[in-house]
Amino acid sequence: MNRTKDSSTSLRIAIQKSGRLTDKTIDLLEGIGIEFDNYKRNLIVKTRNFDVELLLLRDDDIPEYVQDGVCDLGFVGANETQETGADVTAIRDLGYGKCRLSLAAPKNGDIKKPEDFDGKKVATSYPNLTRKFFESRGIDIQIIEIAGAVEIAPQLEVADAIVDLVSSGGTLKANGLVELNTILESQTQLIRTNKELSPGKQQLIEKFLVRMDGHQQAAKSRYIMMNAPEASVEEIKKIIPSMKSPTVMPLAEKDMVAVHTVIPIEKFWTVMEELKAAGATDIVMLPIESMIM
Ligand SMILES: Nc1ncnc2c1ncn2[C@@H]1O[C@H](COP(=O)(O)OP(=O)(O)OP(=O)(O)O)[C@@H](O)[C@H]1O
Ligand SMILES: O=P(O)(O)OC[C@H]1O[C@H](OP(=O)(O)OP(=O)(O)O)[C@H](O)[C@@H]1O
Ligand SMILES: [Mg+2]
Repeated sequence: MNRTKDSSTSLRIAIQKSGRLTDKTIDLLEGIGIEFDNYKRNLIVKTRNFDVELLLLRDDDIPEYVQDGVCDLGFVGANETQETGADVTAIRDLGYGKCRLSLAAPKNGDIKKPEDFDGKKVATSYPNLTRKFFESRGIDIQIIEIAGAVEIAPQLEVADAIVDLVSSGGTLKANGLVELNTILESQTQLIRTNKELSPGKQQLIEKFLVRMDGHQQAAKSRYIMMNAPEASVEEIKKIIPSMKSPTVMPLAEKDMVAVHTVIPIEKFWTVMEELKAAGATDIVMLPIESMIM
């Protein structure tokens, strides 16, 4: 591992300049209270209230910038990190930009499984992952490297099949292709450099992660409030899988209470019917900005 001492304290974070990851990454940074402007016009953006600057890059370049320590952190798809083979550590999976790198071939052709690729031309923007996949299976292919619109290569007879990113499968279908095998499942990750950082930067990363984790946890949780007869509270407590014991407050109406708690979003709809059956009324669900545990 190539380690150099780093004495600066300002964190530098790489994000995609313009593309599928940009809006969600900007929303995430703004959601953890980092303030900046003009990210559309500048390649380096200073933030106002956190010792961080943002570098706006093409997503393909992010893993290597982080590897080399030009940036300390980066927001990028696992597909790019794996393709470049960069020496970085993925420290968080962020749950957006979900897609997979897959083999696909013409619907009515004779390529149905990886072995059928032997001796064929395969168009892809992911030559390294593609080569590794086929080499490890002893299948001999010719890679045709294409930067974009890979799905049209078979129609143009530039290639027999492709390896490309798939999400809904709509692009494959529109081009008469069928998905065969998945090479890699991908999502956006926060990666960090493996170079040694100054104690100041290390502390900044920890502060940044506390905010990020609070934001991610909050995104998965909802604050719920309901009114209920006091006599139902024990039953309601059993139904609600809350992190801590719920807040129970008396209401103006005799023998009635308000119950407040936090629940995982996916539980809300399943417990709601049970809460109503237990006597809860006026159930309100609210989003949470952040949760620092
Ligand atoms: N269909 C998809 N659904 C979900 N995520 C996707 C999809 N396609 C790509 N991604 C993810 O989004 C990332 C960025 O995709 P985008 O199409 O913006 O890349 P790009 O055209 O290579 O951009 P750049 O100009 O920055 O190089 C991909 O590397 C991948 O991680
Ligand atoms: O399965 P789907 O939901 O149809 O998504 C797959 C498509 O999305 C990506 O391209 P993108 O739209 O980002 O365009 P690009 O290749 O020009 O970057 C990817 O390269 C596929 O072409
Ligand atoms: Mg790119």
